[in-house]
Amino acid sequence: MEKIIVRGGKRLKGRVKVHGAKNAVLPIIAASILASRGEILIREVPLLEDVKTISKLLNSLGVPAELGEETVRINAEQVDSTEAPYDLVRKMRASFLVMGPLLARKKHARIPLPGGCAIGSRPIDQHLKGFEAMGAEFEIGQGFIEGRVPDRLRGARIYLDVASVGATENIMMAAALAEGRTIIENAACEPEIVDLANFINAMGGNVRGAGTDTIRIEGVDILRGTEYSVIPDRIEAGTYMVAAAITRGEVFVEGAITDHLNPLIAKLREMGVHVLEGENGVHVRAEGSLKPVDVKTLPYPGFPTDMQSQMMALLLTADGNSMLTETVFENRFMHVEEMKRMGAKMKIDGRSVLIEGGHPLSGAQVKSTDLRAGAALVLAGLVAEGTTEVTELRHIDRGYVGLVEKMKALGADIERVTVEEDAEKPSVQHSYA
Ligand SMILES: CC(=O)N[C@H]1[C@@H](OP(=O)(O)OP(=O)(O)OC[C@H]2O[C@@H](n3ccc(=O)[nH]c3=O)[C@H](O)[C@@H]2O)O[C@H](CO)[C@@H](O)[C@@H]1O
Ligand SMILES: C=C(OP(=O)(O)O)C(=O)O
Repeated sequence: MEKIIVRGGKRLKGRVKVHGAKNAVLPIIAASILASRGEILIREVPLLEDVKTISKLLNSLGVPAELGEETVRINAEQVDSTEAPYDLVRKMRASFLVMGPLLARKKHARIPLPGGCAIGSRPIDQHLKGFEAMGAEFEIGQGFIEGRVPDRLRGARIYLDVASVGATENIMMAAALAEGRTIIENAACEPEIVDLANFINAMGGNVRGAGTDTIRIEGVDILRGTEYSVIPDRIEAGTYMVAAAITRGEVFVEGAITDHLNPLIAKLREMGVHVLEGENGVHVRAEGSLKPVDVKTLPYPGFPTDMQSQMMALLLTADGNSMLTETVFENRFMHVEEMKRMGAKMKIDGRSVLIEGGHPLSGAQVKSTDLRAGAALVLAGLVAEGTTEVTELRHIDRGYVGLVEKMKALGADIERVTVEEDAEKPSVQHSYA
């Protein structure tokens, strides 16, 4: 079993560089299936477990996707299979993003139903509604969803009932090769949607309006290989910004695009954290007591749900009570019980948590319940008295490259160890680049 061991009490100081965005690179790799001519080279690729999974998924479709040092090289001139293996899809919900590209390119896809996960039921009805409006037909059985396009996908006007990131991406990818114009209304506006649109356009597509709630896509007959660099990960950046604030430290987060981080920056400033927006990153400094604030997660440009648990850890160190409300996912408070094991005083009331700040945290054995929860427990461990041991690291590995190494370089007392289930002493194992 692997664990992250953190001994709290160090003030983080220094500079940390952000990797490419997980939530941008996953749809971009899926969209590569659309390019029937030439090769694709994607740069600034974070070598995360999720990236390995989606690359394997492409390989299983007969599309070579070769990982290099922060790159992926993909050749989708041939797509041999339209069936996604269960073993890969169950690891990662973003696997469902191959549905749109396969329907557009091959008029058929058979994908295991992604199912629920630790943060909620996560339905796919909005994806399907969009594909159906474009002429696809679906059958569900034996845990699979099978889509067929009798002729060619046709452009359509699609209003999303919820501004779903995945549905917007999936429909955008399908529409890129459809006949005619597709208009997505109430589209998600996340920076990762803009990055995907830019990538589709770099392949020769015609997507306009990404980043607003109305996206127009003129379908084209063919998309071609290209070179493309992925945007920096705003959630990884935010996690290190919180690491600086929670330890009352001083950190320059290199590569962070501050425009993508406005809601977090606003909340940190409201708490009394000094945030200085620079050209190539953001400088964060905190000292002494911080004010409590209320936070509500919302689709972009609101406060990101993927920063909710990290913010919760920070609010535990504020001087007074804060209210944190989760509106994006129905069940994203699994980390609350783990944090309580560390002495956190919190009370869940429906979709909100009342956080009593200012009580000292103490080290404990805790487990990651999803990837951001895992990061949040590490953050809590940085300020807890004594030693915190975080397990279930597979979650953290889905979304953070070198979390331990980066924190250590900033001065944290942290290590990743492998322990035999019944061994008395852990042996230190250096992980991940
Ligand atoms: C790989 C990736 O990019 N993951 C991100 C993406 O997930 P993902 O794309 O799965 O998230 P969505 O934006 O689709 O989900 C938002 C809400 O919409 C609901 N919904 C979604 C689709 C649908 O067909 N029907 C429906 O009701 C979901 O249950 C959820 O309550 O956006 C989330 C919200 O910012 C982030 O937390 C995830 O990190
Ligand atoms: C919830 C997340 O990712 P996913 O949608 O891939 O589960 C996340 O990145 O925090």
